[in-house]
Amino acid sequence: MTATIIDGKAYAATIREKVAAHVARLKDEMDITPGLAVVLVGEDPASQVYVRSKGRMTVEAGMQSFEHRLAEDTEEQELLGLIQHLNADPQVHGILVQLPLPAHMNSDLVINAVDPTKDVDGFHILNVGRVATGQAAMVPCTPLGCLMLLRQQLGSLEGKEAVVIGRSNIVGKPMAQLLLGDSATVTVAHSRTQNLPEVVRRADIVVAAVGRPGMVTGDWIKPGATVIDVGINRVDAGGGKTRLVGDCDFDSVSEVAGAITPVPGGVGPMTIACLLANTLTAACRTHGLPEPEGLTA
Ligand SMILES: NC(=O)C1=CN([C@@H]2O[C@H](COP(=O)(O)OP(=O)(O)OC[C@H]3O[C@@H](n4cnc5c(N)ncnc54)[C@H](OP(=O)(O)O)[C@@H]3O)[C@@H](O)[C@H]2O)C=CC1
Ligand SMILES: Nc1nc(=O)c2c([nH]1)NC[C@@H]1CN(c3ccc(C(=O)N[C@@H](CCC(=O)O)C(=O)O)cc3)C=[N+]21
Repeated sequence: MTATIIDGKAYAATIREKVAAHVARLKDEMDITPGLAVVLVGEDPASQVYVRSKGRMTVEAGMQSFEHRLAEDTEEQELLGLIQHLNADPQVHGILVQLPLPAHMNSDLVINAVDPTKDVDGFHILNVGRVATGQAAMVPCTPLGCLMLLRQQLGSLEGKEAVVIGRSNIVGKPMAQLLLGDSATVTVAHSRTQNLPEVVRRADIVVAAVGRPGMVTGDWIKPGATVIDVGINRVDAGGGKTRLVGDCDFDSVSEVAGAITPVPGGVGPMTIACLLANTLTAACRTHGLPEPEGLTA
C-alpha cells in the first residue's frame, strides 16, 4: 500500500483564509483588529525562524503582530512585568511566550501569568483543565491542528484505537485529551513504555511527538493506519546542509500506512494556522461576539 499524503500545508492555508475573512468582517463591522503578541527570550535560531513566520502570517491574516525580544539573561521579574503589560493591553488579544524558556526561569509560573482568555497556546492551567473536562477553552495549537487533520481524513474518530507517542504538556497530553473528547480509545506511550512497536501496531491512529528522527518505522504500523508525524528534527544532509525530518521514517511508514503527514508540510503549518484561529477566537470572546465556526475543538 502507498499512503495518502495528508497535505497539512494546503489545509492550513484554507484555515488561514477563513481566519482572514472573519478578521476582515470584524474590522469592517466592529472596528476590531485582533492582535497577537509573541514573546521570545534568548537567541535560539530555530525559535527565531518560527517567530518570524508567525509574525508574517499574522499580518497576512489582517491581524496586528507585536513582537517582544528579550535577552537570554533577562530576569524572570522583567518577563512577568511584560506579561502583565500585555494582559492589560486592549490591542492584544493573544499572547504566546515561546518555549523553552531559559533554564533560570520557572516556566509554569510564566505560563500561568498569562491572562487565560489571551492564552492562545492553551498552556495555562485553567485551559488545561477546561480541555480535560470538555469545557470551552483555548486549545493548544499543535494538538488542535492534528485533530483537524484527523477529522478531515477519517470523519469520525469514534471507537478508533489511537496511540500517542510522547506525553509532554504541550503536545502528547493535550493530544490524548482531544482524541478522548472525540471518543477514540487512547493509549499514551512514552520513554518507559514497554514493547512500544507492539503497542503502536494496535493503532488505527498514530500520533508521534517524540523528537527522535525516524524512530517509528513501517514494521510498527498497522496496515491502513493514519499517521500524524509531529516531530520536527533538523538533521545533517551532507555538504554542510541540514534538512527537517519527522519522528517517522517516512519511506517505510508510507508503504504500510493508509495516510501520513509529511515533514515539513504537515503538522507545522497547521500549528501556525491554529495559533491565528485561536487569536481570532480570543478576540471574539473578549468582545462577546459570535465565534467563527469550525476553528476550534
Ligand atoms: N509541528 C509542530 O508544530 C511542533 C512540533 N514539535 C516537535 O514534536 C516533537 C516532540 O515535542 P515535545 O512534546 O515538545 O517534546 P518533549 O521532549 O517535551 O517530549 C518528548 C516525549 O517523547 C517521549 N520519548 C522520548 N524518547 C522516547 C522513546 N525512545 N520512546 C518513546 N517515547 C519517547 C518522552 O518520554 P518521557 O516523558 O518518558 O521522557 C516525552 O514524553 C519534537 O520533535 C518537537 O520539535 C513540538 C511542538 C510543535
Ligand atoms: N509557546 C510555544 N508555542 C508553540 O507552538 C511552540 C513553541 N512555544 N516552541 C517551539 C514549538 C515548535 N513549533 C513549530 C511551529 C511551526 C512549525 C512549522 O511551521 N514548521 C514547518 C517548517 C518550518 C521550517 O522549514 O523550519 C513545517 O513543518 O512545514 C514548526 C514548529 C511551535 N512551537
